[in-house]
Amino acid sequence: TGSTRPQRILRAVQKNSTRGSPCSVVNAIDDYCKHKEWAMNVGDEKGIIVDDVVLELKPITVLELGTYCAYSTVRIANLLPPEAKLITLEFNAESAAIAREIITWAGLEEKIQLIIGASGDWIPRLKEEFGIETFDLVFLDHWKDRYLPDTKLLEKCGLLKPGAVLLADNVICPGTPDYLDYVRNSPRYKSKFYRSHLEYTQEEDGLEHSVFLGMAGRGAE
Ligand SMILES: O=C(NC/C=C/[C@H]1O[C@@H](Sc2ccncc2)[C@H](O)[C@@H]1O)c1cc([N+](=O)[O-])cc(O)c1O
Ligand SMILES: [Mg+2]
Repeated sequence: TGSTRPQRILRAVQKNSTRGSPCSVVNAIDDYCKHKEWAMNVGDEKGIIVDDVVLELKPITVLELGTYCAYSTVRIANLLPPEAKLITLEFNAESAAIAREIITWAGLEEKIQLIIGASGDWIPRLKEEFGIETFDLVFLDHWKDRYLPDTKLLEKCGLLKPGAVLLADNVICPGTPDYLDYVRNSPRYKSKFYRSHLEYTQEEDGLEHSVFLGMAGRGAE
């Protein structure tokens, strides 16, 4: 019974990064996935776009859908203001266990709440169970066919306020056509596309940045 890819990523982090240094954790994962074994982290190229969005928005409450090995979790949490919190939802218990180790290694466990479960089950419970009012930023990077239903669920649960940003990975590859169609054509969103490449490859990909304007879709006339 060999190791899993997440286990090999954790080993690379422990071998090639410094405890308590989120930047070195991010670099260690990028190096491993660039030179040893591809993995579905948002990666260094798209990661710079994520960084810019976070630094510009200065979000206080962040939701991440799809933790995997916590690459983007660590990358985002590292840039948040001191009082900010990030909640990340992960369905797979094995990935979540590795993610927890990487979050702790990076020294970010105070900023990050990792929940094991499905976004569809947990989104309706976040207000009640975690005292969340609304999210300033949502990073979508989980199952691509869940982007649209989970966005509608966030709206329905009143978890988005006007000005909230949805940042979605992989809108080209693997692609999220129904989600793109929705955020680009709904009066509830002002959407723009950041062209980039699939992590660690030359394939076309990009991030969709969508600002929630409010349910009536009045927002900025
Ligand atoms: O499939 C991709 N991502 C799906 C990610 C899924 C992650 O989120 C949960 S699912 C879940 C479900 C519900 N709630 C929370 C988590 C899985 O256990 C996994 O850890 C993907 C694929 C490629 N690619 O090139 O093939 C590139 C990428 O950047 C990708 O993100
Ligand atoms: Mg992705």
